[in-house]
Amino acid sequence: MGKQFRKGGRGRGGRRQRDREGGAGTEGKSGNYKSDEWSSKLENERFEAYYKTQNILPDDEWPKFMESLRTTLPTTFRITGSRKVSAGLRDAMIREHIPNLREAEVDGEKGNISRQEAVSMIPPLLLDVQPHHIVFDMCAAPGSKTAQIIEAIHAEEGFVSGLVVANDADNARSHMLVRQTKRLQSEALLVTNHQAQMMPNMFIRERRRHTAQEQAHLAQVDRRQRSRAPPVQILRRGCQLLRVGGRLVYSTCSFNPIENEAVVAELLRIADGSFELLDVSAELPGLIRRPGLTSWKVVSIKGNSYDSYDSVPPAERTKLQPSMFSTGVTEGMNMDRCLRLYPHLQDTGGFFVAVLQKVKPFNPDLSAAQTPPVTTTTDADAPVEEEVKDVDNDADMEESLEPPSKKRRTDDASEADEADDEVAAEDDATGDLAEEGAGDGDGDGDADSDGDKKGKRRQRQGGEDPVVLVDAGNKELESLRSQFGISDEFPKDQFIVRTTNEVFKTLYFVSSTSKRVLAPPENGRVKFVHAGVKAFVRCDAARNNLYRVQSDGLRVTFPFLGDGRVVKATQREDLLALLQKEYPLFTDFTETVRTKLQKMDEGCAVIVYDPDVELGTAERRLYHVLMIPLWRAKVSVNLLLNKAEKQSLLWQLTGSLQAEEEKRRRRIENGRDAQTGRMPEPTPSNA
Ligand SMILES: C[S@@+](CC[C@H](N)C(=O)[O-])C[C@H]1O[C@@H](n2cnc3c(N)ncnc32)[C@H](O)[C@@H]1O
Repeated sequence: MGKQFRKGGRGRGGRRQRDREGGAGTEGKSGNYKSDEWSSKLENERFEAYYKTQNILPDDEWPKFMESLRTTLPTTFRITGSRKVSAGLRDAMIREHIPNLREAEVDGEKGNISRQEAVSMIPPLLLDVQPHHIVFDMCAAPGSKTAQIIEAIHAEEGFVSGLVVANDADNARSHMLVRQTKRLQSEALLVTNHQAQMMPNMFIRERRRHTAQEQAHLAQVDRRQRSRAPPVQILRRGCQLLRVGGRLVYSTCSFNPIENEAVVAELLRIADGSFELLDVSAELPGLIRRPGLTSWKVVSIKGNSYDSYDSVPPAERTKLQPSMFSTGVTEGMNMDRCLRLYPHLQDTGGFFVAVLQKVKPFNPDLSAAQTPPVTTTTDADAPVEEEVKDVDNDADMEESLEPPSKKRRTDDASEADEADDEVAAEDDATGDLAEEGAGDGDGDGDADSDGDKKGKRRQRQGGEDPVVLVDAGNKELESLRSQFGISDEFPKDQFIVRTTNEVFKTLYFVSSTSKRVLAPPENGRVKFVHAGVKAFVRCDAARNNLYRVQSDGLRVTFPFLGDGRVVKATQREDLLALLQKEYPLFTDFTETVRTKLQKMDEGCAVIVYDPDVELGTAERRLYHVLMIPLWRAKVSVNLLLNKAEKQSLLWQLTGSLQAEEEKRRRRIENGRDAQTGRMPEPTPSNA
C-alpha cells in the first residue's frame, strides 16, 4: 500500500500516554499517580519497575525512553482534502497559523490547541480503508479516527458505495461525534449509541425480506449473543460483527501488555483459527515500530510478578484472570506482528496496534475462555443458515446468522471495559440531529401540541427519533425536485426523515449502502443518532418555493441542481458583497450575477465561485470551490450561512476580519444595515 507515515511540525501538547500503567491487572491502579504529581516530579519508580519487569525495551534504550516521557508531546495536525487543497492548507498553516499559535497563550502556557496525536492516525491507515468498505468504529467519540475513515471512504469522486458506522456508548458523546464529523458532509455516515459489546446485529440487505418468524428468531439470536459476557467483550463483539475476509484493528494508547498482547492472545486463543494477526511490516514505511511481546509478567496486588496463573497463591489472585498470562499461550500466534510504538522512537505518544484478519466464521467456545471457573449451561438452539447477502460487493456486516456458541456464561465477573481501547473493523463491502434533538423530538422543529409530543416520544428509538425512508414517489419530494430542477440522475429513494409525520421538515440524503442498513425491520433495535447529510429543509415562512438547500449536503446535491437555481460568480467582489453586507441589493453585484438574480424567481439558490478561475496560483487562503446557499428576495439577497461561517469565508477571501467585526457591531447597535442605512428586507432566514 502506498500510504506513508510522515510526521512534521512541532509545538508541545499533552502527555505521552495515559497514566494508568504500572500495577496489577488491567486496571493498573496500584501504579497510579495524579496529574499534578506527574508534572511536578516526572518520576515514578513503580512505573519504571513495572515496565522493566515487562522487558518492553533493551536496557540501553531505557534512558532515552524515560527522557522522552518527561517531555511533552509535539502538537500534530492532520491536514486533509484533495492533494491541491491539502497542500494549500498546509502552506497557509505554516505561513499564517503556526507563527500565531506559537505565541498564543492559554493559562499562561504557549501553544495549547486542539489536535490529533500523530500515532492515533495509525489505526485507520492500517485498516486500509477503501471507498467500497464498510467500517464499524466501535468506541468512536470524539471522532478523530472516524473522520479519517470517512475521508478514506470518500477518496473517489461521485456517489460513495462504502459505509461508516460510528458508535459510542455515551449519548452526549455520540452527538458530539455528529458535530465533529459534520464538516465532512458524508452521506455514508451512520452514528449509533450502544455499549459496543452489546451492539445489535446490523443487516445489510438487498434481495429479500425476512419472514416474521425469521425476524423473531434473529432477534432471539441477537439478544443471546449480546447477553454473553466473556473477558474480551468489545473486541469479541467486533469479531462477531466482522465478515470473513474483513480486517479488524485493535489499538490502545498503553504500553501495558495486559491491555495489549494479553487481550489479543486471548482473542486468538478462543477464536481457534478464525482470526490471525496480519503482517503489516511493509505498510506505512517510515513508521518506526517494535514487535509485540511474546511473554510478559502479571503483577499481583501485592506487587509480586508471576508467569502463570497457577503459580499465583490464591490470596493474591484478586483481580487476576488466567487470560492475562502468556505462558504456554502465545506460541504460533505471531505476536511479534503487533506494533509497539514508543515515544523516543519518533517523538510521539506511546501506542499499541494489532491488525487482525478474519479468515473463517468466529464461533468462540466461551467455555474455553480463560476465566476463573464459572457455571455454564448448555444452549440447545439450532444454527440458522445465512441468507442475508450483499449484491454489490458481497459484504455483510453482520454475522448474526452464525450458529450461536454452545455455552452461556452465568457469571457477571467481567464488567464493561473502560474502552480507552478502541476497535475498528472494516469490511469489503450530517444535518445536525443534535441540534434538532434538542427541539420537540420529531426532528422537524415544528411547534406541536402536548399530545402530539407525547405520541412522538413514544415512537422514538431509545430516545432518538425514528428513521423513516421517504418513498421515491412522495409528492413533497417531487415538488422539491422540481423547485431545484434536480436531474433524474440524482437518486429518488435515498432520502430519510426523522419523523413519522406526513409533513416533514428536514430531508437527509443517505448513501445507497446506508439505506440498505436503515431499511430492514430487524435494524429497529439499532439506536441511530444520526444518518446521512442534511440536504433540504422546508421553510414555512416562504410563500412558494418552500425548500432551502442545505450547505451540508451541497457536496452531493450540487452537481444535480438545475441551472435555474445556480448563480455563477467569477469575481471575488460578488462574494464580498454577500459577506460584507447583510442584505445586498441586486445592484450591488457585477453584471453577470445581477442579471442572473433579476431573472430568477424568489426562493433559494446556490452561488458558486471557483477561486482558480480568478486567482490562479496567487498566494491565497481559499483553495476550494465555494458553493453557498442564498435566498433570493424581491430586490436583495442573503447568504444562508451563520455568522461564524461568514466570518471564516471572509477571512479566506480577504485575510481580514477586524473591519467587518466593527461594521457588524455598529449594525447591531443601530438595528439597521450599516451600508444602506435601511432596515433589512424580510427573508425566510430573518423572518
Ligand atoms: C479514547 S475515546 C475514543 C477516541 C476515538 N476513537 C477517537 O479517535 O477520537 C473512548 C470512547 O469510548 C467510549 N466508550 C467507553 N466504553 C464504551 C463501550 N462499552 N462501548 C462503546 N463506547 C464506549 C467513550 O464514551 C469514549 O468516547
